Amino acid sequence: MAFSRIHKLDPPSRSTSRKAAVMLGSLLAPLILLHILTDRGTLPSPVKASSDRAAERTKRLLYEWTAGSEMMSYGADRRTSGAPAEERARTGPELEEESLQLPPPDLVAARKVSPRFAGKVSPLGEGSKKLPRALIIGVKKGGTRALLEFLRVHPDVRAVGAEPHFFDRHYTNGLEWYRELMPKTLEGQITMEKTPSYFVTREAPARISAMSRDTKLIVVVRDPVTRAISDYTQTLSKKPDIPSFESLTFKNRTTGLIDTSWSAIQIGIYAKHLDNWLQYFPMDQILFVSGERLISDPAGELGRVQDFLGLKRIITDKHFYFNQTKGFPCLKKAEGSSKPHCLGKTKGRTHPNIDPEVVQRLRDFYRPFNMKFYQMTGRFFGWDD
Ligand SMILES: Nc1ncnc2c1ncn2[C@@H]1O[C@H](COP(=O)(O)OS(=O)(=O)O)[C@@H](OP(=O)(O)O)[C@H]1O
Repeated sequence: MAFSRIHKLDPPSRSTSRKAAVMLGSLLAPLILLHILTDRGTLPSPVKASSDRAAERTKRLLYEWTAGSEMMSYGADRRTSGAPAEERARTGPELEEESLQLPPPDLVAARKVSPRFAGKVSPLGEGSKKLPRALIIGVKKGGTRALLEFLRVHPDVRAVGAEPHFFDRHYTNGLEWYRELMPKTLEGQITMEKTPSYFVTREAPARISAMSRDTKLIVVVRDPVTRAISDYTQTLSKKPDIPSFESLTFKNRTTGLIDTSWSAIQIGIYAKHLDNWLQYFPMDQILFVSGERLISDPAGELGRVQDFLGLKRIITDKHFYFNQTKGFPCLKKAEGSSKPHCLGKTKGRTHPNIDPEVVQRLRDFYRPFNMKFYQMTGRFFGWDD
């Protein structure tokens, strides 16, 4: 080995080695101390035992995280393991966004979290973890992942990559647990997360308001009929044996009675869900992003979102290109990378062909709810043309 040969030929004197060791030690000591103080959080503290427990719980939950949105019935979780096949198909899978890379729990515990998961990490781990000031609360299959990925390009946005599901599934873990999941932010940076099931969780508005009444809320909405088909397509990809979309849509196909208890249908009654949020938040604290325009004009929608969040308009047309193979806009450079980035294969799935009569029946069903929604939001989304 070249290195050992040099040693043999020209061994350093003992005093030279000692001097070098002392110099190296004095250089490394402050860095190690800084690392301990800023990154590991091992300062003696009376709350250490409980924060250790919280870290343990975080570790465990990261394993359990589905990183996706569950098909939750409004106000009631209808998932039952012993439910018949059709019922399980209706309530949908526990897991989603399976392509999202979660770091192994030991890395999370050591805070060596990949930049993709934790957002922009400064080399010295400066900043502190804060509760989110803005949330993408829905809707499932609306384009929430695309919006978050695009927003993360902004230097003043730091976001959790996975879906924390705090305000629906893990609320009893407490706000400290939630805060611990957040990436560190510097002064002026906004902490964000996205969990699309919040929009249809009855308790979420009160819980979020209890965290902070000033929380900014973003909802990506999409034509409820296409959204329902997208939702069904996702379930089908995991459970190919489920009944057809057409049969799940109706309580009674002959009478044409729609099954509004099927979460794929129910999530799309946006006006009804929004009503619940308006009991706790004023309209000007909620931004509605068009899922359709997020695809046809991502920079335009991102402009509105940046304004809403009080951010400088940094994300512009220059950040996107249309990927013909994917059929969607992609980022020229992903956050923390110099490479182009499209969303994974679970985004932009091919939908099955649905009987046009059933589609029309659903259009008729949603029309009055859509009209109400346009009226409430003051924005015409054009789903009923
Ligand atoms: N840029 C880009 N690339 C890929 N996909 C895009 C993009 N913008 C929006 N979309 C649409 O996002 C749909 C998935 O929505 P969500 O990310 O909200 O889904 S989830 O609820 O988190 O599972 C997904 O739905 P499907 O097409 O049905 O798969 C896409 O249509």
